[in-house]
Amino acid sequence: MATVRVVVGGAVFDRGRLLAARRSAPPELAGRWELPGGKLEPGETPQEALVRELREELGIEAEPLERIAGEWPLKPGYVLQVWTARVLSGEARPLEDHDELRWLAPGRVDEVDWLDQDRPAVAAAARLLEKLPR
Ligand SMILES: Nc1nc2c([nH]c(=O)n2[C@H]2C[C@H](O)[C@@H](COP(=O)(O)OP(=O)(O)OP(=O)(O)O)O2)c(=O)[nH]1
Repeated sequence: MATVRVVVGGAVFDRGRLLAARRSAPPELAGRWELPGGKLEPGETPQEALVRELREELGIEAEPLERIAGEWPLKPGYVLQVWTARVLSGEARPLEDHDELRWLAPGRVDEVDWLDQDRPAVAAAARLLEKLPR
């Protein structure tokens, strides 16, 4: 049986906003917006992978909070799982894989062109964002 690899994405919240990251590669995904994250490495839990990826890609320390229910197919052999996370320290910068970041306020989450495969998780994250105390 072929194994399916997990890509973990972070619905990163800070000060009542959701972080969107614009991919700079590969060409078929470049220019579209995603939840930052990446592939699990052997032996890692999704939460560990998310903490590592957010550190590498954005230069922030983050704490995973809860999983958004569901799993979404990506390219063949990969699925996307999403955790909410909060920023513990650092200011997010597009260090790797992205060329722009945007913090989206509740009600403005649709203002970027999300990757199609991210849209259900983003919709769920947007509903959580609406409920956060402000
Ligand atoms: N990180 C992330 N990747 C996504 C999302 N949606 C989506 O289709 N993808 C795709 C893009 C890539 O083909 C794959 C994740 O690869 P990546 O390049 O971000 O992961 P990585 O940092 O572990 O990459 P690598 O250089 O080690 O291969 O999943 C998403 O919301 N977040």
